[in-house]
Amino acid sequence: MSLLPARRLLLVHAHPDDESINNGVTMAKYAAEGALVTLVTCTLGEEGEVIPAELAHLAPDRDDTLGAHRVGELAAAMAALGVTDHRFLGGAGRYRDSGMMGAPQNDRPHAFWRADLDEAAAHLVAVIREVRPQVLVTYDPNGGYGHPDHIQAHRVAMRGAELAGQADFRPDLGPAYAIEKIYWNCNARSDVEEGFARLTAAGVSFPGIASVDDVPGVVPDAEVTATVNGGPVHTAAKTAAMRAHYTQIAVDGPFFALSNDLGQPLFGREHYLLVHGEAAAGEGGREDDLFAGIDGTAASAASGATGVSEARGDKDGSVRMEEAAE
Ligand SMILES: CC(=O)N[C@H]1[C@@H](O[C@@H]2[C@H](O)[C@H](O)[C@@H](O)[C@H](O)[C@H]2O)O[C@H](CO)[C@@H](O)[C@@H]1O
Ligand SMILES: [Zn+2]
Repeated sequence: MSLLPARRLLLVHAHPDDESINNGVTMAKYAAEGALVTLVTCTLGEEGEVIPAELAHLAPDRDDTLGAHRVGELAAAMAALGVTDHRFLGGAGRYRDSGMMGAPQNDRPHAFWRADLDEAAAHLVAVIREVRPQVLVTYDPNGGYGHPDHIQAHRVAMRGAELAGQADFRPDLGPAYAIEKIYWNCNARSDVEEGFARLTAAGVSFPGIASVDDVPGVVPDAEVTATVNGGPVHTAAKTAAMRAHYTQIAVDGPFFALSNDLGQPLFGREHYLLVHGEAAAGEGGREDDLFAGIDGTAASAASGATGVSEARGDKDGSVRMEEAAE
């Protein structure tokens, strides 16, 4: 029998660094509030470029030890965000970073881009049925910017959520469980444009400046369902987490650059599109809490599922999982 916190958030990402770039504020906020924040990362980022010259030997075409190194970067980022539950899909190294779209690495046997979707999704079903998240966050169908591992992470996350709710799918992986709300990462156009205006005015030290079109998942403001505002504390945690990924990200105050040396704004507000579940927007027309509208004391079970655990909300809202009588 295990005790689960009342609020449980699951995030599915492709590489170490994506979680901090896209959701650092969100993860830090909910972890600080006592929610269970579970991150599943699908690869070790083995095919990344290396920013610090003194670490160039880690590269895939040299020592090929960047993946192992990035495991350590990710652990440091989790510490900065206060997140304690982090897993690699199918175990560390099960799926390898596929490289950018069209790269020869896409075709490697263990490349995540070539993974069997239902096999990969089954690894996620096990996590979903264990932690029973009310909220799932992942990329949009284009993976934000078309990276094959991001696209595949989206597909695995959505398929895993679907299969986890099917009682006749792999009952050995635990009782069926239906996630109440699913969000895709996005960026509100006005925030992005304002961020680049700040960056241009600040005259930061990066060799170049990215453009709005380089930012993943930019949508018109009106399409945004939810905005999580980190404030100075959680924005600082996100900044520290991004700094922890130092082979991939160079941070300069409220700005950063990837290995392409193009400066871009570091956002203290993170935006989401709700694609499954009911929005519970405030008067401003947007949610400011991803758990808005969710009963924090009841874990939802898939309708018609057999062997579904009964969730009993204790007075503090925590959930005690007990197997229902057959
Ligand atoms: C943020 C992200 O998804 N990074 C990926 C990406 O890295 C980019 C890639 O190396 C590209 O060639 C560079 O120009 C760009 O600056 C990098 O951010 O792809 C890598 C390889 O699949 C991946 O390891 C990295 O996490
Ligand atoms: Zn990535």
